[in-house]
Amino acid sequence: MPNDFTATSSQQGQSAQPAVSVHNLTKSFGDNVALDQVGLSIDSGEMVALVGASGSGKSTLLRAVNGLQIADQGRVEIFGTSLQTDGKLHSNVRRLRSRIGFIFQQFNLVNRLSVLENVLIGSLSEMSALRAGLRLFSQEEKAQALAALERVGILNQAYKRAAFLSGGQQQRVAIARCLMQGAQIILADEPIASLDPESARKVMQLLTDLSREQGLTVITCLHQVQMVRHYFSRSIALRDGAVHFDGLTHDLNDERLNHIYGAAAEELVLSGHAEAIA
Ligand SMILES: Nc1ncnc2c1ncn2[C@@H]1O[C@H](COP(=O)(O)OP(=O)(O)OP(=O)(O)O)[C@@H](O)[C@H]1O
Repeated sequence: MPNDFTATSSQQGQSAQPAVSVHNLTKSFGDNVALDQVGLSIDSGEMVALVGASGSGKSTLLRAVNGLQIADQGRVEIFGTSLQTDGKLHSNVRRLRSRIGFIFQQFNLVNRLSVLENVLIGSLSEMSALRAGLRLFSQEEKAQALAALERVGILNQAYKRAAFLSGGQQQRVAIARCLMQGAQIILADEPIASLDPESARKVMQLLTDLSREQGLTVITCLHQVQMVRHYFSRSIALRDGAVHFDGLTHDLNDERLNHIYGAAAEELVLSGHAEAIA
């Protein structure tokens, strides 16, 4: 299993292909165009913020990248292999998905299970249905899950029920589950929206460290512009489903933000956990 949590990207066998490339991706819900000919390429090990006003298509794009959302047209490739093309998932979608972890705003843990069991679930795609049903995990798998918990800094919580952890701790369990899965790409949809400023900072710092140490590719939807400016050198902004900006976050100045967010821009720049990173 590839779960040495200190491995470099080359040790993980990542290819020279972009981690994620999206070509001409279009998705409508009825008359509502959620994605409008989106194109982008994200290299292995890059950490990219996906920004834009509510309804601009960020979640739809993230979900399309791992095939949870099937687009109408266009193509998504993971490390150079097609995951979906023109409204059809490729037959290798499960294999490609195993390389992609997904983190949600509300953590998506199983509250009645222990923290350790929640992390072990990350290895389920490699287990038989019977073993999954009986929750029979090997000693090696348990050791890997404990190592993942140690890496995210909550080893001492391993045997608590997930429901008893704070929001920041729960989000770190979700990240540990991605590590257990052997994910090389993490898609994070508003991962800090439910957290207090200090927990938000710790989660963002953890994702940054993992990206640097292990060559993890991290694509994160965020509304907190201060956080975007602090943690991400590259930002991609969507407006009405189309890529409106793709470049250095440094160049995402207030004028551009005004254009991307409209009336909400000033509020976004001034708020959003600024106190935690000042
Ligand atoms: N399952 C769906 N059925 C119908 N419309 C949808 C569905 N999913 C998304 N949409 C619409 O597609 C557009 C893009 O939605 P999406 O959730 O991707 O935006 P977003 O940028 O992630 O917004 P937010 O920041 O509020 O999460 C919106 O107009 C939304 O209403």
